[in-house]
Amino acid sequence: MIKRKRFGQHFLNSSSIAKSIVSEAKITKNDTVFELGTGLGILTPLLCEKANKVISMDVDKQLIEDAKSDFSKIHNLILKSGDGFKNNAPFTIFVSNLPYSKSKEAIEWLAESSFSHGVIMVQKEFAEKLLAKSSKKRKAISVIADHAFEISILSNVSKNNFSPPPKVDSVILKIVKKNIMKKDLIQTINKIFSYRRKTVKNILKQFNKETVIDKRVDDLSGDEIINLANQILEK
Ligand SMILES: C[S@@+](CC[C@H](N)C(=O)[O-])C[C@H]1O[C@@H](n2cnc3c(N)ncnc32)[C@H](O)[C@@H]1O
Repeated sequence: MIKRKRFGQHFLNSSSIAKSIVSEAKITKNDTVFELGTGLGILTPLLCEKANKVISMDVDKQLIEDAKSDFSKIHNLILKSGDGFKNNAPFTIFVSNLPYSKSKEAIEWLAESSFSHGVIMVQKEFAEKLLAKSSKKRKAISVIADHAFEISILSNVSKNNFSPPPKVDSVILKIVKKNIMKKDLIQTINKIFSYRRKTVKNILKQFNKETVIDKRVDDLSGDEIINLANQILEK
């Protein structure tokens, strides 16, 4: 039970939803798919049917042992136990029913990674945060996600499609890579949001830089925040 909570283990139990996730991922025989969170493997064999190669990782060793025995006849599947955010094998498509507590980490890791597109399942509230347009609701992760990806909502998924059911409903998103971001840019955007009540002038002062711009972070567009972060990072 502790493992379930810590690792966000709510397993999808709907094969029709699994099929639609795989179909929306538009996988071809030229693709290497990275699946973060093998779980009980509801998506894994479907991904293998479409892809050239699938790398599927789960932090829970036992789940990987079980998958190795269940899928021993699948030859284009590499199963690895460990932290998926430490994967450095290249991939073209990312597919994951994300462990909810790791959603922000996942988006930041994906923003740094090079790949074509992905399909991810996240908590509804997190999806709203990613897609937030109003400056009040916008967070650092909204700006990071908007800079790194084109994001679209594919469908809503009720919590009853998982075992055990989580407390909240989920959303399936398609993410198409726009920009690869450097770690220091991501860190600086997070830092800017920790000063969101300050003016740009005062934020830049913290980094020994100057400007005449008197706006607050909430009054800046996403692009202006990226420019501000780049200005802070300029040597
Ligand atoms: C929401 S479940 C989804 C499992 C499966 N793909 C499904 O759709 O039913 C998330 C899975 O991610 C795994 N997980 C959690 N943190 C992880 C990490 N850092 N790296 C790899 N897998 C992780 C959990 O053990 C769990 O199996």
